[in-house]
Amino acid sequence: MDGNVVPLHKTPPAPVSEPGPTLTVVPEPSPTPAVPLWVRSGRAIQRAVTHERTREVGRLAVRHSMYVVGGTRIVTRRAWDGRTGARYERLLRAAEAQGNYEVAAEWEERLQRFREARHRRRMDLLKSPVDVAKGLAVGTGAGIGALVGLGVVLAIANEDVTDVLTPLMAVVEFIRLLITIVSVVWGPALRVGPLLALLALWSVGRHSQAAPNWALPANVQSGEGEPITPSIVVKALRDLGVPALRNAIKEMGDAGAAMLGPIRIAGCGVEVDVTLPSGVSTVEVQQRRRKLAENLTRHEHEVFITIPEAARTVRLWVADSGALDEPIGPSPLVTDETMTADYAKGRAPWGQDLRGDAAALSLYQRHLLITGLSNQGKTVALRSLALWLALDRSVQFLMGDLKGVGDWAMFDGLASTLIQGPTDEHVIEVTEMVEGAVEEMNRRIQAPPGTTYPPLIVLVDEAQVAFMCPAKDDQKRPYGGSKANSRYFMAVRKIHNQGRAVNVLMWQGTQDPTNENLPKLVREGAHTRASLALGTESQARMALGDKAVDGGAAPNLLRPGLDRGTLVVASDGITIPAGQSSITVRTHYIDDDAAKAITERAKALRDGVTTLHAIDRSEQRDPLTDILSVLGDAPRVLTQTVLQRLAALSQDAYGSWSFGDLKRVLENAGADPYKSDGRMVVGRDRVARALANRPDDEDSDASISHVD
Ligand SMILES: Nc1ncnc2c1ncn2[C@@H]1O[C@H](COP(=O)(O)OP(=O)(O)OP(=O)(O)O)[C@@H](O)[C@H]1O
Repeated sequence: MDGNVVPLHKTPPAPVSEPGPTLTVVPEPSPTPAVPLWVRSGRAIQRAVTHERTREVGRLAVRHSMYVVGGTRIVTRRAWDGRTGARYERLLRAAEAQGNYEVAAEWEERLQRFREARHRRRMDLLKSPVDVAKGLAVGTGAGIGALVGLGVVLAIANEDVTDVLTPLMAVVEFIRLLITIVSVVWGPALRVGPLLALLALWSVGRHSQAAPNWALPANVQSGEGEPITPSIVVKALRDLGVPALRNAIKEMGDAGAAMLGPIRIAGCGVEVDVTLPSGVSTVEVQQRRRKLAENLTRHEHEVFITIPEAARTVRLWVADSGALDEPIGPSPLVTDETMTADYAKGRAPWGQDLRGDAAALSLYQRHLLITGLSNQGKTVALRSLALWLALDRSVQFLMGDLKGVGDWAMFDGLASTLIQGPTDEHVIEVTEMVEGAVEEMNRRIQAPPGTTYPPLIVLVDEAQVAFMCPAKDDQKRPYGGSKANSRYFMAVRKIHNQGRAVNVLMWQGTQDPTNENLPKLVREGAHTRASLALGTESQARMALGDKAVDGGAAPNLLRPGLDRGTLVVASDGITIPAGQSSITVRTHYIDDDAAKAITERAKALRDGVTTLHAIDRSEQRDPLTDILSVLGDAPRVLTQTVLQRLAALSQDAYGSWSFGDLKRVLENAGADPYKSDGRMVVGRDRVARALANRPDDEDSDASISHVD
């Protein structure tokens, strides 16, 4: 049968055995081995010992015991100093460590005098017991005699012989009473005395905080905002990590403060000069600004280290805690509406230096460069100088703003040229503007000696855009870059080289300097260099120059964002304390509205300026001369042909001319076109005659120029 059965289904798959629930044998958790008692006790002890409260109690105990130890040390030292020449010797060593041999000689002399006086006192002491015994015998005898004398007088008066001894006995009674009192008080005094002495020592130690720093109360430990005292400065210097300085201060002991000049209030902080011991260089201190600031419980930006004139001396300026984060007041340009400016003799009120004194900058015959990271206040700082100078009506401005978001828009109607925008086309126009200034400069240089010229400020903000521009002109000369044929670069260089004396001045604002976007020669051509916060020291060197940075200028240590408007300035146009190479200025903030108000005042001082928003590229042409030249030798030429030849001569000037334009020029000159053989022609003789008869001053009036 099986053979006849045909299955209707494909061979069914072998039945898959249903997976049953898997059983895993979980081994009995092995009983955790019992932690031995000693480990548990150890942990409990560790917990108890490291508990905050235990530590606090420990700190308290150590602190107060150390106050007693420290107090004992201080009192002993004072007593020792008072009785020996130790003080003089210490000061002598301090002066020697400082290399101040004149002062050292003076201390040596005093020490000598002290020793002589002490010797005299000791010699006197050798002779004194005999004198004292003699004095005592004489004094006792005389005293008894006097008392007996008094008794005799008393006995006579009372007619009683026993009164002779009464005064003597009274004195004896008194002495006995004193002895009784002392014997009663002595016992308790012996017990309380040491306690009082301990208390006195503790109080001396506490007053001087003579305990390890970790044991001191938290507020004393952090010392946040602590006033700057000589001992704090000396301690900060000692712990600076300069071995020679540390050893010298140790050698000086308490006399370390001799290194310091007086601590003077200076603006929102204090200033102190430190004469370093020999073997320690000023650079070593300068390089450790952060550590010094932390030792003085300040932030790094709150301590400035500069090098004054005196040799081996650093000047520390330490801000009051947090004072630098307070804004400074508004600019006098905003508050004083009557203010005017004087380019040659005046100074632009820019802000305040760290001492809180007004910082004003002379702009006279100085090229200017302001750099900084983006959004730190570069444009505002540059603009406030331009705003002040605009209040001198003789000053002319050519302005290029290669960001073009309206930061300089208020100068429309005040600047002769104002180009605003970031594209290559704007760079091309700005370059041509600067080249125009070069031509003006050359014209001025060639003028007869003694000619005076109004100041011409050529201002380019975001100048890095120009240096980085890839565009080339039709002769393949690049606008950007710093090659010998780079147009913007070369124009700026020419003004840097020769513009100062004829009052053609280059002012540039640039961002985040690199060698590419701010070439070396351009950086170094500026007389006044200022920098806002920057990223690195090498950028600070680019911005301000090696000399300023080596002298302590550190815009790279300003805090981006927090120190907006704070500039480090290197210039001879601003008062810089003697010996310093730069000054830090916190500038006033003049916002757009205030800037508009100031430019309105500046415009009111002028007769009205028409601002060009693009560069006039057309050459100045004289149409009549051009017409004569295109006529050539022919006695007459068709007007149609004349128009074609003029357009070929200058597409810019004549490309759009119609017959009407040609006719008007010829009629005005008295050389009207006429018909010849039925067609309009221009006669050569007529044009030549009109030109010959033209008065000289008409030459320029007849010229044409195109303003886009
Ligand atoms: N003197 C100042 N005091 C306080 N804040 C300021 C000061 N100057 C500028 N600022 C602040 O910094 C911002 C940026 O200023 P500004 O436009 O001048 O920066 P910038 O450096 O030119 O920036 P960018 O290079 O990106 O154009 C301002 O909007 C303002 O808030």
